[in-house]
Formats: sequence, C-alpha cells, structure tokens
Amino acid sequence: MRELTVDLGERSYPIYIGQGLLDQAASYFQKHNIGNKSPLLIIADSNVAPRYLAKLEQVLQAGGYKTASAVVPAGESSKSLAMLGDLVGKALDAGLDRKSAIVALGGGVVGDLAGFVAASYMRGIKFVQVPTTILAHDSSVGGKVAVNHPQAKNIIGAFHQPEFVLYDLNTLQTLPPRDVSSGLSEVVKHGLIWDASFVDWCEANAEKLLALDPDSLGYALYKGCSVKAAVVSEDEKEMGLRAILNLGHTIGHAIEAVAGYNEMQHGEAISIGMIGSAKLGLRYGAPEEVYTKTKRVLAKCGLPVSLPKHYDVDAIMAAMMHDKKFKEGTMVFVVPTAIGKVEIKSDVSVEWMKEIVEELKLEAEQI
Ligand SMILES: NC(=O)c1ccc[n+]([C@@H]2O[C@H](COP(=O)([O-])OP(=O)(O)OC[C@H]3O[C@@H](n4cnc5c(N)ncnc54)[C@H](O)[C@@H]3O)[C@@H](O)[C@H]2O)c1
Ligand SMILES: O=C(O)C(=O)C[C@@H](O)[C@H](O)[C@H](O)COP(=O)(O)O
Ligand SMILES: [Zn+2]
Repeated sequence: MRELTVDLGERSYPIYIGQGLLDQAASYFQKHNIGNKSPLLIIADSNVAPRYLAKLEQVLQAGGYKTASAVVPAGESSKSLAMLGDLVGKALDAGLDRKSAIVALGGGVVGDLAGFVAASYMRGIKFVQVPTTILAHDSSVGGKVAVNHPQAKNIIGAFHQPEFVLYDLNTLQTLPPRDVSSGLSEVVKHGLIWDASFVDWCEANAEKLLALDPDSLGYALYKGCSVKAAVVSEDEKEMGLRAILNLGHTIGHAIEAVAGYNEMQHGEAISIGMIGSAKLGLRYGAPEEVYTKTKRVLAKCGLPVSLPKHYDVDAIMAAMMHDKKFKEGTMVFVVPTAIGKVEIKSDVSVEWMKEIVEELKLEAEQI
C-alpha cells in the first residue's frame, strides 16, 4: 500500500493506493472520524454499482455504518444540475444530516457529481472519494467538484476537499479498454507538466499499462497522484500554479461541450487538446521533440491525436471562449516549453488557435 498527503493545513488528507482496500473500507472510515450515527449516502453509476456497490455497503455496514445508495446512469451526461437535484432528494429521503458523509464510488463523473452534492447539501458535508477508474487518480484528488452546463464544462461547481481518497487498484481490472486509454491521458499529462523521466517511463511501459499490469498501474497512479498532490498543496484554489493541471483542457473541454458530453471521453478530448498545446508550444519556440514525443506517447496509450472530421472548428472556437482561465478578455493557455515543463501564456492569438484546431482536423482527414 502506498500513501500520499495533500498538504492543506487543517484540511490535509491522505490518498491510499493499494490492492484490496475496499475490503478494509470501514476501518479507514473509522480512522478518519466518519461518525456512524448519521447515515452515509454512497453514489455510484450504473456500471460500477453492479460490480462494487454491494461489497462496499456490506463492509461499511459490518463496521457499524448505516448506508443508503443512489445509482446514476453511467456517462458524462449525469454531471448535470438535474442530477444534482435528484441526488439531493435521495439524500433527504435517506435522512442525511450535517454529520453524514457522501461516498463517491466510481470514476471522475461520479466523483465530481457526488463531490458537488457534498459541497452543496446543507451548505457542505463531508465526503470520501473511492475512485474506480485510472482517470480518477486525477479527479479524486484536489477538491474540484462540479456539474456541466450545455454551454460549458464544469461551469457550476466548488472547491470541496474529500476527507480521504481510498484507491483500490483491484477495481481497475474491470475497466473497458477505451476507459483505460482515457485515464492514461491524465497520467501522461502529469508527466508532461512536471516530470520528463515519467513521460519516458509511460512511453516504455504503455503496453503493460494497457494490459492493466498491477505493478505498473500502481506505480503510474502513485506518480500521477504525487504530481497532483504537490500542485494542489501549493495552490488549492488555482490562483496561479494549479492552472498547469489544465494542460490540453481549453481545447479538450471545448471538444467535449461541442460533442454534447456523450461522444468523447474526457481523457480522449484532453489528448487531442494536449497535441494542440504542443503545436502552440512549437509556435512559441519549443523544440520539435515536445510535439513529436507528446504525440508518440499519447498514441502508444491508444489515444486519439487528431480531431475527428465531423467537428466544426468555429463551434470549438466559440466553446473555448467559455474557458475559466480567460481573464479580462484574453486567451490564456498552458504551453509546453520542454517535456516536463510548461508555462502559462496570456493573450494567445485567436488566429493561431484557430489555425491549430484546423490543423488537428486536417490531420484526421489525412489518415
Ligand atoms: N475534479 C477534477 O479534478 C477532475 C480531474 C479530471 C477529470 N475530471 C472529470 O472526470 C470525468 C471523467 O472521469 P472518468 O474518465 O473516470 O469517467 P467516468 O466516471 O464516466 O468513468 C468512465 C467509464 O468507466 C466506467 N467505470 C468506472 N469504473 C469502472 C470499473 N472499475 N469497472 C468498469 N467500468 C467502470 C463508468 O461507468 C464509465 O462508463 C470528467 O467529467 C472530467 O471532467 C475531474
Ligand atoms: O485539478 C485541476 O485543477 C485540473 O485542472 C485537473 C483537470 O484534469 C480536470 O479535468 C479539471 O476538472 C479541470 O478543471 P476546470 O477548472 O478547467 O474545470
Ligand atoms: Zn482533466
């Protein structure tokens, strides 16, 4: 078992990463002072619930907890205000009070959604992250919780940190291949922004990761979570440094919004976005390797590296204008300057960005 800390003073919390942790969930809840007098609400999606919900409920109940559960349809569309309303209804029906906790059992969709329920129910109650996807090494850490609006991704949300993160690597064995690749996108991102040697490692170990080799996965998720924890510990509310975690996300979020949140997985959209950011890096004078290596490692992880033909460039440009990094009307981008290093550039040319999105699409047409 590996352990990391998100260092936020009195709101600091651990990330536990290991095999079989679900079986020990009750003792972690007790260790972190989650009381057993008020009920817990476990939120899972329709793919995760049949696999892991009964197990978690049984372990928690055996440890003296009262549990209720809510199952949402799998997929990004569940990150909506309507679903938030439904879940608040479920929390009320189950009798959750201010001492209760919400448990997010699932990937980033459930983590963001359940976390926002916890942030807003009774103006904020405790929550615990129990991630079950590779991508959720990113989403379960750092306290960004949100739902989407049809016009903009994650635009209704809060910063609300979990009590702890319980990452049972065994759950990852049932992930479909597409979600394995999608999760690796954010793993690679953590290397691209912080640690060149980890990018080399990802490239060399891509096949093992795709095959869900437990040792490789454990190491990759530990490294990814270490980067995330270090950045969040320095800048919890994204006043500066934390923006680097957004590499590829301005283009990526725009693609997700234009796709209606149901065609492209988050990690897939971010992969295309990171290729776009690498192209922008070249325009700012980064060495060619930044682009070629970024593209190679993402492709090795089974990720898309160009924009599918049917996407409308103008619609993507319009969606990009809703990016939360926009300040005082200027385009702000995370730009790679070397492998493992990025800079935040303000006032990025809209013309350049349009040319880059067009190039991304043209490259798909050439395949
Ligand atoms: N808050 C943050 O800091 C942050 C960071 C990164 C991403 N995100 C958000 O995370 C979301 C994407 O997360 P995701 O890729 O985990 O998506 P997801 O939660 O939709 O999970 C992907 C798919 O895998 C299924 N699944 C989950 N665990 C499984 C398991 N163990 N076995 C079988 N199937 C399983 C899900 O049902 C779903 O179909 C996006 O909404 C993104 O915006 C948030
Ligand atoms: O934690 C962060 O900060 C991130 O940017 C991590 C991203 O991978 C994640 O997708 C996040 O939800 C994007 O944040 P947003 O503020 O652009 O919605
Ligand atoms: Zn992301």
